[in-house]
Amino acid sequence: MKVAVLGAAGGIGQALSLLLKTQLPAGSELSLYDVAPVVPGVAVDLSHIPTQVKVEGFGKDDLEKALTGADIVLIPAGVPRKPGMDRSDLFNINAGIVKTLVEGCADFCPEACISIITNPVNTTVAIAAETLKAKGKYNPAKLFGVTTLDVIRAETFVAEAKGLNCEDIVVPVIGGHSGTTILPLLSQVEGVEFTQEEIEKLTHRIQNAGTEVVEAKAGGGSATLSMGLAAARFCLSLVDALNGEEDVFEFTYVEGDGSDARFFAQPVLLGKDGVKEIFDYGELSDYEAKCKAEMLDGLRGDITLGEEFVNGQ
Ligand SMILES: NC(=O)c1ccc[n+]([C@@H]2O[C@H](COP(=O)([O-])OP(=O)(O)OC[C@H]3O[C@@H](n4cnc5c(N)ncnc54)[C@H](O)[C@@H]3O)[C@@H](O)[C@H]2O)c1
Ligand SMILES: O=C(O)C[C@H](O)C(=O)O
Repeated sequence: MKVAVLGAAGGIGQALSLLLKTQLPAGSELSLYDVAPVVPGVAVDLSHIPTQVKVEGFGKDDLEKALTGADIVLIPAGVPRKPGMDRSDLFNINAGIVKTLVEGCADFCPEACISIITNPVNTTVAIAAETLKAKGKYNPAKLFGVTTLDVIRAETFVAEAKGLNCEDIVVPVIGGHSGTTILPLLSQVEGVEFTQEEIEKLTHRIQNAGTEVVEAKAGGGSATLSMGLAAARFCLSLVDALNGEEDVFEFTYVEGDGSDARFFAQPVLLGKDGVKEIFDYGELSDYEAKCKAEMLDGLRGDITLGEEFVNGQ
């Protein structure tokens, strides 16, 4: 299994690469690409960790070498938020970065599963899809927006609020990855009862958790460590599924039947070829149904922005 991390020298890239160096199966290859000149150093640093995962670093002009033979590509390349910004404020810089890197994927590893971390995810996944389509290489079963951070936050916050072990909590999180488009389904958490006040407070905290980190870092970026963990968890699930393991589920932002929006985070069964099956997210409470109805136009607009970035208006 070859895993390529594009943006590997950044905050997420380094945390993610460390986790993958220690957790990928023996015999895997980890390919680190970044435009920052420190990337070969990050690769040398990681290569001193005693695991049977081979690490190589590639600079700006070596995207082809970084991607050739990749089975999984993880893309956290791009700028993070500062206090006062929305994720959509990153569009102007990050849209072009994602388009260029995904063009590289189409050219050098067209069969790879591509997982987009770069914000605004609601839009960058649409950019990736349209970029691949323009190259005749789009396979919806192999393109993912990584929303795992919303899931791990929801599990953490619910466990904290209820004094439970976070390892016992499963919280479905559907929709997109920004503000109110992040929709935790607290009505579906098994064995836990919430008051309406608790539901509204927890929902707001989960939706606002990225901003909580951005403000706490006070201009020093956004979530990198928790995101590194979330992306590693998603990548390791993909590795298991590609290797033939059964029953590998993740909530992730994929192109489904379009009943809510063209891309929507929902429960996905992963398999040898990427998405094996997309499941219905089940019945919503009245409050969740109202939240979903109120956010759908915004999510669809974010997606259209990405489509138009590639195809013109
Ligand atoms: N999906 C999520 O849940 C989630 C969570 C946290 C952050 N993010 C997003 O991830 C992105 C990265 O965040 P970060 O904190 O790691 O930022 P960072 O600034 O620490 O790192 C970004 C890295 O990308 C590199 N880069 C820039 N342009 C590139 C290009 N064309 N090719 C290759 N590499 C390039 C930079 O050199 C840098 O090393 C941001 O857009 C952020 O908003 C997403
Ligand atoms: O909030 C951000 O800008 C980064 C990321 O999307 C997050 O949820 O932490």
